[in-house]
Amino acid sequence: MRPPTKEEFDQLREKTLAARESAYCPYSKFRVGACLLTTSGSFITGANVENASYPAGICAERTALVKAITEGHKDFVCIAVATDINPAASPCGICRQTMREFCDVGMPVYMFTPDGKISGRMICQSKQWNRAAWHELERTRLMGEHVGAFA
Ligand SMILES: O=c1ccn([C@H]2C[C@H](O)[C@@H](CO)O2)c(=O)[nH]1
Ligand SMILES: [Zn+2]
Repeated sequence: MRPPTKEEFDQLREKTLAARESAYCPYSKFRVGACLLTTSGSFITGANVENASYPAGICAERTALVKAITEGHKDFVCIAVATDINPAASPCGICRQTMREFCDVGMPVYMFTPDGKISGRMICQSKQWNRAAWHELERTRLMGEHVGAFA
């Protein structure tokens, strides 16, 4: 596992924020964009796609993950999510569970505010969501550890 480079991180932020534009969210009017970075350097974006039957909708994070998995990607550096609100939203339980299926326990989950600041980071620590110890870790103040000087 490796952290994103500065260049990757800058691109991740740009693509995550831009991915919100692909959201189909006529019911909630809550746009969400996500972007996965693979270890080979591919960026895979996702957005939420809703349905009149609400549970049939899918979140941005899972859209990105499902795209990645079905395109053959297996190894991921990080995932990021952005909405139009500040502080940023954090991934729901189903998305966390899906991340846990396909991503390393320590993989960073970045949450960007609309102006591109990191609002938080979460790391999954348990295989099963119902027993998970997910920590919404340090807020902006302590974000330096993983993304270094370029956060
Ligand atoms: O982290 C999140 C939180 C919410 N949503 C979507 C689900 C639904 O379409 C809308 C409102 O919850 O936002 C995401 O895609 N990701
Ligand atoms: Zn979700």
